[in-house]
Amino acid sequence: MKILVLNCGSSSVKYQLFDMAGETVLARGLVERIGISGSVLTHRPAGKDKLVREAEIPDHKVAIRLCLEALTDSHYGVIKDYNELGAVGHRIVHGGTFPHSVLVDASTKKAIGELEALAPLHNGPALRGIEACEAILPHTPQVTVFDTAFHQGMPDYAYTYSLPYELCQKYLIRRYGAHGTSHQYVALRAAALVGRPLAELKMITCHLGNGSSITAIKNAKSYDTSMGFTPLAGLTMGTRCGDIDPAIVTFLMEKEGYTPADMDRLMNRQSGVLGVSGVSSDFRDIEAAMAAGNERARLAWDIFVHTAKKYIGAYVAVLNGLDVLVFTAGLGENSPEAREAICRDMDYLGIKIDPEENRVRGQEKEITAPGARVRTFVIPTNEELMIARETMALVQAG
Ligand SMILES: Nc1ncnc2c1ncn2[C@@H]1O[C@H](COP(=O)(O)OP(=O)(O)O)[C@@H](O)[C@H]1O
Ligand SMILES: CC(=O)OP(=O)(O)O
Ligand SMILES: [Mg+2]
Repeated sequence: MKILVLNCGSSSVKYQLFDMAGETVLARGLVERIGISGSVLTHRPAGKDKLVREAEIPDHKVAIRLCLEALTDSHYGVIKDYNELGAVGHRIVHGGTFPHSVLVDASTKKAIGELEALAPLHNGPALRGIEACEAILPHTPQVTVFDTAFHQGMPDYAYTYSLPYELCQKYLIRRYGAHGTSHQYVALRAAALVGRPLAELKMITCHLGNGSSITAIKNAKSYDTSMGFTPLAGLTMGTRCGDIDPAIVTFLMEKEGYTPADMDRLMNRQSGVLGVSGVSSDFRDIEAAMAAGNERARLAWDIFVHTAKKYIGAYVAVLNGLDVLVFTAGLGENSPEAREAICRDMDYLGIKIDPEENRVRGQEKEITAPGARVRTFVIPTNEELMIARETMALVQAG
């Protein structure tokens, strides 16, 4: 069966087309830097040259259309007809209390739509992806796989906010987390590389991309994670503020006359490294600006690194130790500078990386310094493979 997976990230759309017999990849592609200058589609059909279409890609709707067109492109396409697809799997960032993946029907779409307010950069684009596939493939099953599902097993003291209990019950306010499929994938890969069952390892997985989150894993389950009720919480991100004193929200609304929608936009789209640096939401631009001496780009970088260190330290404390540290996603996989800065001066915790091994970009590699107690890895995430497996299982179960 051929399964197409669509992964709508906040700054990107990624897709992979799998032949599930042998889990071979027929084509993979990426639209990146959506909405900022220099956006581009890269389509890589297995065994052929890559196709790159340089275009300003304003939004996820256009990005999804380009991805679907690339699959049937007369020169670089890998299928003649969309009917060759046996199923489509979608990554959904906010699944509320959905504990596992489901087949798409009207009620799933309604639930994802209702959660759009809690993941404004993600659930809307993912719904556009589902609708685009429904339009071209009305009879093909579609499956949604939720970022939140892996975190559903967190202990109550990790997911409960100290607000009035009844109010949290009424509105289902709790920590949901995100990037769960990615955290689980890299954790399983790391356990395989270490040669021990995941259940025996204390692990911290750092998913650092345009959206970033850090997860503590114990007994093969998410024990705590930095994203919260929404993917706005935790680390400083491309355009998201991450953790701030909640009093700042009401303070600014009062001082500036902001509406809830204004505040939501400010914190989700105008903050983070973009807001601090005034340069860009993309860490490649931040690194270049820093190298050119831009002080606000340096400040944005330092805030990001400092916050990441604080989460790692906190999670070592609640795990009572650490066996494995993993870096993944756009920045975590591709920036030796970010990994070096985050791991610097963490030898007290047993974390030390080897500068030579750490040169790696986009490849699976252990980067532990000789003698360090904690084993540190770079592991490219593969949310799409996890989603394809889930999609296949659900479609076969009927
Ligand atoms: N080579 C690189 N060097 C530094 N940072 C990078 C590099 N490639 C990607 N990034 C960072 O990773 C981000 C994309 O991360 P990714 O996880 O793919 O995106 P998304 O959060 O949209 O899923 C970019 O916005 C950029 O900040
Ligand atoms: C949840 C989230 O921020 O996802 P992404 O990093 O793919 O935008
Ligand atoms: Mg992503």
